[in-house]
Amino acid sequence: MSTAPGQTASVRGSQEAAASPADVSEIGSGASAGATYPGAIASDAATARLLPVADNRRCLAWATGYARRRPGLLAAALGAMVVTAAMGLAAPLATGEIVQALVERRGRGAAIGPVIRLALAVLVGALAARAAGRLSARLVLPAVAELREDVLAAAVALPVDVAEAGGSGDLISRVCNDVDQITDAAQESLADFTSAALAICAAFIGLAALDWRFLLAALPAVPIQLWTLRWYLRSSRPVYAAGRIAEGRRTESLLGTFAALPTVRALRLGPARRAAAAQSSLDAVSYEIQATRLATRFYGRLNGAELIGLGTILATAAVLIHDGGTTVGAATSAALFFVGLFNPINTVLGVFDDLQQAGAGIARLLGVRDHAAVVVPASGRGAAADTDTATATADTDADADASLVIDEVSFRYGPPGGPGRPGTPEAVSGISIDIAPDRHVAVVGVSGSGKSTLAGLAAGLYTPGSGSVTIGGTPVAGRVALIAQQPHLFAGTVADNLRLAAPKADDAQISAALTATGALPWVSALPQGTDTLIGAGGHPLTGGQAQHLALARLLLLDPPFVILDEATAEGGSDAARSLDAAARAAIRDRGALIIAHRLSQVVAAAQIVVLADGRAVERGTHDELLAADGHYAHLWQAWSRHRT
Ligand SMILES: Nc1ncnc2c1ncn2[C@@H]1O[C@H](COP(=O)(O)OP(=O)(O)OP(=O)(O)O)[C@@H](O)[C@H]1O
Repeated sequence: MSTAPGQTASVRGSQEAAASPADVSEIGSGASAGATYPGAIASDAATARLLPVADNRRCLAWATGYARRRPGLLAAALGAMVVTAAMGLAAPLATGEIVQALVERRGRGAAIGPVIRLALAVLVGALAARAAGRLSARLVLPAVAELREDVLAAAVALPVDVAEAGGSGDLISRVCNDVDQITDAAQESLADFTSAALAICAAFIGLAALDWRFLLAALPAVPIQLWTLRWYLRSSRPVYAAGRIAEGRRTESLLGTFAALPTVRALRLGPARRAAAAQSSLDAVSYEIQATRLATRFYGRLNGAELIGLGTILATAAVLIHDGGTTVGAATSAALFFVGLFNPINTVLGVFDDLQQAGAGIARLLGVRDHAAVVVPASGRGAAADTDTATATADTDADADASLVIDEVSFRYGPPGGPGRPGTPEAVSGISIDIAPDRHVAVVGVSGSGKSTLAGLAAGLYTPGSGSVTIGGTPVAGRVALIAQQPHLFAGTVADNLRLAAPKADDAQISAALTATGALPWVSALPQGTDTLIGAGGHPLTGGQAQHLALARLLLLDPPFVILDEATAEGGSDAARSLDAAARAAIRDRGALIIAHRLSQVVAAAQIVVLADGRAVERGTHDELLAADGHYAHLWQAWSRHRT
């Protein structure tokens, strides 16, 4: 009897659903990775490092807020569904009338009226169903698109350590799997659910209208169905929740391998990575199998409920007909009403599962969006022009004269917002640097002294464990650009890559940026000049050329502050000189924190800060530090010897 309309038993569960009251806890505190805000929950200890998930109330508020903005569309979609459901009653009623006419031997003419009414109802019902589908798609799909764009903007704006708290797999699985699931549910399940729920109401009203005793006879099936649904939701939630997490781990394991292909090949890690991927796949599949088993039992129990309900209706009909309490035609309509309930009930219960999973997806997406609203200041959200890793937006009037202030900043690698992994020493400890606009401060130190970590903190990529990084008193996120050691080039043309920083830049501005950084000669020599495809699968570029483009991109972005993290460390001597000149052009007239291996780059800095073991152990100008004959003087002597 029962089938599973649109039902798949894939495991896509909900972290939110898995959270029991005991393990629901608000995340951290403060305007950092561990910010607390209403509606945020962490699911359990195992997922404590994943991004937060919004609670049910927050999801409901989002959905009702969205629906309120489109009252006309909502009313029209619901109206079309009500008409569809009402027209669904026509077939059982017409069949009952025809049967009754046959029983009473009223002749063929008696069937003409019911047949015409049935044909009209089918036509109107089909038109209404079509309108309901289109209207609900127009209502719901833009909401999903809006949410996906918000989450993407939030993910780009979040500090890297926060966004990747649970590995990039968590974020990717939210933006891809969860969005797919919500889109599927929005396209089909939501409209199916609402139409089926209305059809059920219409059928019960029809049963009551025929004879209240038919309604009573249908009721014994209801508690069994409700109990079955309750059992299924309780049993399936933890399986779905664990399955969703296992899927995230599988994605993480595959992505980790692809991202580190050179290392995997160099160290022959292939078999180990394959084993790890196989294990994570096996985990995910085992949850899918469990979910399939549960779904099979679920539909089996529903079939039992329907058998009992139809049995009681037929028995009631037999008694009523025998006692003259009803006609054969009405009994036929009643039985058909009940049989007609099978599909809508199965649809409601079946797509309930899809909707539950879509709800979990919405909670996960809202979790990222809301988290960014707390962690990232408004200035850093939305506009996410990118250089290489960090983001920057144009200066505001309020910030025009403000310094970039790094105040007593400490950082330890580990879970964001947390105290760091036990036993992990601080990578950066109590460092303060004040960079006025137009001032250039250099940071030097031996390998592992904390320079890159400081660069990430100054750019707002990492969240300080203590202390703060601010411009004009507000967090820096979105206002400082970072040229990282290995600039990323996106698949696209040279011009596409540059326009990421300034989408409206014309050809003249692109050429000017390339000229200023000295990249124009070699870009012009590329097969199609600025239209040459670069990045993955495109024309290969050297590390120095990639840095040239990163510096040109910086010029187009024109941020108030820039962090150069060994941006010109690559390249041979001629290339190095050319990149030094490009870097000087890029930081002219803006505040800069320069992290460089070649000390020739830092001689002209207004201040040089020397790091050792994550602490600032010396600071001053080049001449002052040479005269002090300390760490810097020794670094300088070693570097000068190496250079000659
Ligand atoms: N992702 C990470 N997880 C854990 N520890 C890290 C991580 N990145 C850096 N560290 C540690 O933090 C400390 C500072 O590293 P950092 O890369 O900031 O130094 P650095 O001066 O930039 O070194 P280099 O010049 O070699 O790039 C080192 O002890 C390093 O091992």
